[in-house]
Amino acid sequence: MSTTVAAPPAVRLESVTKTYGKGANAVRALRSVSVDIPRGSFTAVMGPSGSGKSTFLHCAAGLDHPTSGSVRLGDTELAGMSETALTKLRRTRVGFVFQSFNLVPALTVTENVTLPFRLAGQKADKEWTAEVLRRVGLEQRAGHRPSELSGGQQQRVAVARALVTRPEVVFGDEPTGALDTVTAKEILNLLRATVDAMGQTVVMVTHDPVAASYADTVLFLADGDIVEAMSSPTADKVAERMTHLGAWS
Ligand SMILES: Nc1ncnc2c1ncn2[C@@H]1O[C@H](COP(=O)(O)OP(=O)(O)OP(=O)(O)O)[C@@H](O)[C@H]1O
Repeated sequence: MSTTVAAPPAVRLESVTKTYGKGANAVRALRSVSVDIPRGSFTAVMGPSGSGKSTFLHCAAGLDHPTSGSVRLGDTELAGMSETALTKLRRTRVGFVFQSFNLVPALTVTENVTLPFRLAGQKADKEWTAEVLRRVGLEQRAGHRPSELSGGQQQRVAVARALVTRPEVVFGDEPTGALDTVTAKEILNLLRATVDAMGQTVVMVTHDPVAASYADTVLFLADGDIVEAMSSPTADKVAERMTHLGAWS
């Protein structure tokens, strides 16, 4: 008789707390957060200002150490890892897309996209790089510099750079925060397509209920706790939940 062992979730947080500062000045940014992020899913993280969204993302992505609890990327426990090991893990196993694109102005699109390989001292796979550029719709722009591209195109470069290492999870910190509505939708459709067509796992912090509606699940944070996981979100349902959390009062 064979037994199948279920694959672990892409990310698992168990009883994660994060406290900034000490004594009377201590701020409990995460209180006791436990959640599984399934592989091949698109998760949005929402909540009022100061509810712990960035802290959650940073702990889940290995950018910051939790005060207590366990964070696993696949089978790998991040808590207690050395800074060097975390840096390597961030370069090879996760991808990031930030609000501010974070491209290197002097480098071409291709050079920006393949930067993670160069930083790791590895050769980029040319065919895969071309394929990723094609998927984000930039195959005609490979030799251009960021200043020659629109904001939406620059964010596509950032998405391509996040995907090129075939990461287990792509983390987005307000990836559409600097874009107009139409361009934001293009980027959200692109992220959605990476989940649907490539089986990518995406976790994105956003303030925008429309952006959150592209996700499979929206996690709502309030005062450092996950207070709801909403599946099949719509912009209206998300906005209503945010209003109940006092986000826009
Ligand atoms: N480095 C820090 N030192 C002290 N307190 C911090 C630090 N970073 C965050 N905090 C506090 O932790 C809490 C959660 O912050 P966090 O940035 O995670 O919230 P957020 O939901 O992302 O907020 P926003 O939507 O405003 O970006 C807040 O009370 C914040 O002031």
